[in-house]
Amino acid sequence: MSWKKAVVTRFHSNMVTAMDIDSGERFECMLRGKFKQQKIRPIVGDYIEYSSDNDNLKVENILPQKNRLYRPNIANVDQVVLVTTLKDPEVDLLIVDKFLIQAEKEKLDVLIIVNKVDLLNTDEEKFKLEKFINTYSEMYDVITTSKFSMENINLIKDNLKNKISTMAGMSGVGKSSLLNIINKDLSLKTGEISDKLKRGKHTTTFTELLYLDFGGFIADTPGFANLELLGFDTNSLKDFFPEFDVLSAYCAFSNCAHINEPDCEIKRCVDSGEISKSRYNNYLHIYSEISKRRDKKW
Ligand SMILES: Nc1nc2c(ncn2[C@@H]2O[C@H](COP(=O)(O)OP(=O)(O)OP(=O)(O)O)[C@@H](O)[C@H]2O)c(=O)[nH]1
Ligand SMILES: [Zn+2]
Repeated sequence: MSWKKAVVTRFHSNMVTAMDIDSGERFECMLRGKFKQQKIRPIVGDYIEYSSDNDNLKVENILPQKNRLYRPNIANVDQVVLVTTLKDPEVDLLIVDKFLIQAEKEKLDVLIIVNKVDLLNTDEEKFKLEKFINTYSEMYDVITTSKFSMENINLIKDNLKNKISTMAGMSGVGKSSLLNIINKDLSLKTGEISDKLKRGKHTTTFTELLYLDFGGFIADTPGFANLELLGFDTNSLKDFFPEFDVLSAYCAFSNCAHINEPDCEIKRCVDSGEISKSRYNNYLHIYSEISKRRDKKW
């Protein structure tokens, strides 16, 4: 009897809820005793192989993970979706950059969604948006949207399609609203999702992968402290600013930290406007935060 492949969408003590990769069928599946003996547990996002003997479904094998996050506890993440806003709330770009360096460290693809663009109406606000897009679209996909104009919703769906995504963003930026818009056609699951979202607001119980009706999964635990902020040191911090990468080859010193060293290409590019001043200032800020730590780790 051949095994079939599924993705784990929810975890219980001795069984998992999973979705068959080919048929899209959802089911509960028992863990074989060997996993308990070996102290191995599949987590959400794990790809498994299962056998079906009549109605008796059993997890037979857990396939190797592409990657693993701990907050939320999820495997095989294809991308993180960072939702941010420039007004109500005006999210500090330092927070955006801290998030991005974590994603870089985990080597995760990032999609940045700038939400609530309906609120940006003055020239100054429009300029701010333009500057944000110019800065970040050099390195990441940036999509603007609003629950009122519904702009780019299909583009967002395209970007989520057939991937395992996890969402992050400060409180109030509209993550839940966006998820509800994206899942609106899922009449069967809307209630389920909003329950989950309500629950997610108050507790950090367990992660569940929500199935998107156009294909793909998204973790149901929006929140900002989604990724670990550990393991950074002053030496490696610069590696997580992708815009420094190629240019730093032109610094006089091969181990240039781009701070006080003479003949630094990065500083030259900041002065000429080729590298964003705000990104560079945030680099300095984070660098000094790490330096002040006794253990020099973040
Ligand atoms: N003007 C405007 N308001 C929006 C938009 N999207 C969401 N909001 C409002 O912003 C507020 C916060 O939205 P939520 O979806 O709860 O935000 P959240 O990111 O899930 O917040 P947390 O659950 O606290 O993490 C609500 O009052 C929404 O109605 C938008 O595109 N434009
Ligand atoms: Zn340099």
